[in-house]
Amino acid sequence: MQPQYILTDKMLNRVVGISELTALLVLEKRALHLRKENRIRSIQSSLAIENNSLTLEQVTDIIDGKRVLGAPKEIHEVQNAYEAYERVFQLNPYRVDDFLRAHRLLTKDLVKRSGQFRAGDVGVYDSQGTVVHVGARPQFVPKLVQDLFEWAEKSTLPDLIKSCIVHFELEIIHPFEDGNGRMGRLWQSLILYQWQDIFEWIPVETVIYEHQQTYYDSLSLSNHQNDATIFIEFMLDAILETLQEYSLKEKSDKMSDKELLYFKLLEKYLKKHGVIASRDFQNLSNLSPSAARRYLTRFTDLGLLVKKGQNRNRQYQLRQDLS
Ligand SMILES: Nc1ncnc2c1ncn2[C@@H]1O[C@H](COP(=O)(O)OP(=O)(O)OP(=O)(O)O)[C@@H](O)[C@H]1O
Repeated sequence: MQPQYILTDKMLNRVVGISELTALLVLEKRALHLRKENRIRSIQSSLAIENNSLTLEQVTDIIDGKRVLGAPKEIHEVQNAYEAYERVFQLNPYRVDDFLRAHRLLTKDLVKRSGQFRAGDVGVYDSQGTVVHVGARPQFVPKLVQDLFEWAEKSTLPDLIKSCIVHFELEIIHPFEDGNGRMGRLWQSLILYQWQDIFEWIPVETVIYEHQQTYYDSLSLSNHQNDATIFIEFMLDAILETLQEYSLKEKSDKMSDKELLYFKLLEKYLKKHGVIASRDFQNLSNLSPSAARRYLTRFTDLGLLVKKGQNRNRQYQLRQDLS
C-alpha cells in the first residue's frame, strides 16, 4: 500500500516547530507532576469526542477510585481508557496483535467484538444522522490494517507525519464496530511516543476536542480527495498547539494571578502586532512606566518574551515557538 499525500511547506514548518519545542521540553525535563493530570485530560477529551459526558473532575474521581454519579457505561469507558493508556505505550505500533489488544483494553465489556475486527459493514454518521463515510468491506479489513502497519514500519517519513497518516488511514478503514476514533487517536500517540517518549504525557486529544468540527471536516475533505494532506496539516497544527499550551501552562504556573492577567493582554496584542515597545505596553495596560518595564522583564526572564533592539528602540516579541 502507498498512502496518498503531498509534503507541503506548512507541514515542514510544523515539523520544525514541533521538533524544536519537543527538544526544549525534553531538555528542561518538564513537569513530571503534571503527568497524571495530562493523562486524565487525554482520556476525558478522547471520550468527550465520542459523546461521553463526564467532566474532568468526574474522570479524575473515577481514576482515583472514588464513587461518581453517572451512567455506568460512561464510567466503564473511563476505567477501560485508563487501563488502555496505562498499558498501550509498551505495545508495538506496527503489530496487528497489539492493535487488537489495545482495542480489547479500551472496549472490554462494552462492545460485542472487543479486541476483534468487525464482521459487518460500518458507517460513520454526522450529527444529523447522515452517513459521511462507509468503512472498508469487512473481509478486507485484516489485510488492509496489516498492509498499513507494514508500510508504516518501513516508511522513512518523519514519525510526526507518519503518525498522522496512520491515524487517517485507520479512520478510512474503520476496522472495528465501535471505538475507531479512540483507537486512531491512541495509535497516533503511540507512534509519537516511539519518536519522543514525552508524548506519553502530552494530551493532543484535548486540542482535537477543542477543534472537533475541524477534525471531522479535515477527515472528510481528505477522505473525499483520497489524499491525507489536509488531515496531516490539521493534526500537525493540533500537536504544535498542544505543545505550546503545555509550555505556557508550565510557565503560567509560576506566575501570580496579576502577572497572568497582564501576560494574556500582552499575548493577545503580540499575536496581532508582532512586537511591542515598553511605552505601548504601558498604554495598553494602564501601568506606570516602571511597572510596565518590570512586567516585561519578568516575562522575558520566564522565557515568554524575547528582546529586540537596544535602549530607546527596544521592543519585545513572543518567543518564536509560542507565537
Ligand atoms: N468523514 C469521515 N471519514 C472517515 N472517518 C471519520 C469521518 N468523520 C469522522 N471520522 C472518524 O470516525 C470516528 C468515529 O468512529 P467510531 O464511532 O467507531 O469511534 P469511537 O471511538 O467509538 O467514537 P469517537 O471517534 O466519536 O470517539 C471519529 O472520531 C473520527 O475519527
